[in-house]
Amino acid sequence: MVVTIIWGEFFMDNQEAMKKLVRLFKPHIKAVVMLVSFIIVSSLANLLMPLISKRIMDEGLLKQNFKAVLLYSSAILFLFCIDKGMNLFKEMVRTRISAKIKKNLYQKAYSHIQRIKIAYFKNVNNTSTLNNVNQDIENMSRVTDDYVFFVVTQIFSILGGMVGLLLISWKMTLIVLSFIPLKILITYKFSRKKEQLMNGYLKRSHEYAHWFGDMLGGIRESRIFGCASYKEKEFERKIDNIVEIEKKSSMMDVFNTTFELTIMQFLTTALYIVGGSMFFSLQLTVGGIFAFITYSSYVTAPIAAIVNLKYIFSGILPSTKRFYSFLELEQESNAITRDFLLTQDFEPCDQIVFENVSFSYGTGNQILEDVNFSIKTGEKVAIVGANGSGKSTLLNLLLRFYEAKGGEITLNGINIRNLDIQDYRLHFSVLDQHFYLFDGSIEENVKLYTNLSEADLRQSINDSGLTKFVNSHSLDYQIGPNGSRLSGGQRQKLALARALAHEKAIFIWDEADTHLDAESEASLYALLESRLKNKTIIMVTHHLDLLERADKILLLSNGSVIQYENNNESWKDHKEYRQVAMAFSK
Ligand SMILES: Nc1ncnc2c1ncn2[C@@H]1O[C@H](COP(=O)(O)OP(=O)(O)OP(=O)(O)O)[C@@H](O)[C@H]1O
Repeated sequence: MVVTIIWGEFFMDNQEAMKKLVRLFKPHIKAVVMLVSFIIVSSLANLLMPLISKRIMDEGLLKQNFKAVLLYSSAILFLFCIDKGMNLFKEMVRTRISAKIKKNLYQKAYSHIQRIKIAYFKNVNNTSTLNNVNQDIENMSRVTDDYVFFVVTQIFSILGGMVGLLLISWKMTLIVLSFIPLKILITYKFSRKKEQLMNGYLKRSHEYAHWFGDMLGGIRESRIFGCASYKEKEFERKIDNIVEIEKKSSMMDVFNTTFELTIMQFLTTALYIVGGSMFFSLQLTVGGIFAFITYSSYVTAPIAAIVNLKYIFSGILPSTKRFYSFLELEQESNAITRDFLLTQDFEPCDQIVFENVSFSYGTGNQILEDVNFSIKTGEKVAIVGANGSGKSTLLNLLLRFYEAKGGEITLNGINIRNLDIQDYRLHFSVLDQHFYLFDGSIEENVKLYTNLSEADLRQSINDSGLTKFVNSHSLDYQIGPNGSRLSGGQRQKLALARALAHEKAIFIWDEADTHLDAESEASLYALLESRLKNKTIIMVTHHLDLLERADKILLLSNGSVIQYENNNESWKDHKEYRQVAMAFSK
């Protein structure tokens, strides 16, 4: 099932989530079998110990037989060594399974994030994405806890313990068994409450992480506009919500354990009283009573542990549901054909065609309606329109960050939906309005993992106007997160250098010149006549200098596009253009 981008809704019931958790072990079946074998051997060694202790007491100490004491205590030492050795091997295998499952979950999340539709990132910020993924994976990997494996193998302990109990006294065995329904009843009640609390906790912690990311993003604004104290109050409210729910959850754990221990203590007391009366009526030996009590713990403790699994899983299932609902969120659609070849010669042809294209974000207002235009190979096209008229949306449709809801977009005659999305995007060189620079050096940001030659690197830096800065600093200059150690103009030049270095047939500039000084602007415009002369350029701009260099003007007005060839200046008479562009040319 593919889920559209709505965050915070889980699309799975407990049963399905449980199946997903069990499937995590599928690639590790061999290791699990090995691990269970180690636990069984260790449990067997443990099972034999009380029987041998009984002999030390009854045949050794009470009969003053030192040889028996020596023999049986050595046997116990041997069993102890086996138990601890197996335990060591078991832990080695368990921690390996646990690490592999965790890594696999992180890889799944990472690869999904790489493909998820860009709309997701408009609704959920980075901090809460990281928080949710970490929290869910940590919770889910608790299925590999020692406790869970221990419980699975406890069936053997219960069976062995039951045999031991029945051999000693069937009457007392009935008392032990009466404990089971009581424990089930109490655990089911607590589990329901725990699951509710966990759901609440995940929701509040997601809200808190989202708020925290937002607060960090606006930390300067908080100080400038003096709202730090209001933010602090919001913080306190959010953190109180989380702490409150954590407190309740911890208390729930304490209640669950206390109830279990209390029932156990009642049971032990009953066993002592009944065992004592049986001893006085010579139906049981002293060693028999102690062995019985040990065996009863072999039955009651595992049963309690198995029943407690319900309680433990009530803390894991909500995260499992959220994680897999996240993995179901819609990804960018991909390849139907891979036979795309971009026109290599620059014969003018209709390279990009928008035909009756319509679009709205989600269920919101129509942003574009029946948009029609075409762009020829090598054309320089300017997109003009008022704020919010849909210029960036148009480019986002072309770059396939969103899909048109009506009509079609073709590139060299092929509907872009039918092209492999990675291959398709490699035909564009983009300088976005809201570009991002990676935390690293200038050189790393321009090269972006390609083996660009030194000469091409220098050329792009030169063409972007960044040479002076590089000469006074270096190519290794660390620019900080998103270029925080650069000025606005230097950031834009670096983004331009990156776009030039990754030179493709089609260039997209969305307000590429907003931070440039006059000299840099002039150099950028000169590129249109030199390096970029044969390239198709689609630029969102309001600068007259750039508009006048365009072969075609696309004027966005009320969701539609009016297309002007720039061989006369009729577009300048359009009311929309005058309102928008003239203001910039003043
Ligand atoms: N992710 C989104 N979800 C919902 N609405 C959006 C989203 N992005 C943009 N919009 C809306 O779509 C409309 C077009 O936005 P767009 O960014 O394409 O305009 P623009 O012409 O590039 O504006 P500007 O000149 O201000 O950059 C606006 O009304 C905006 O509020």
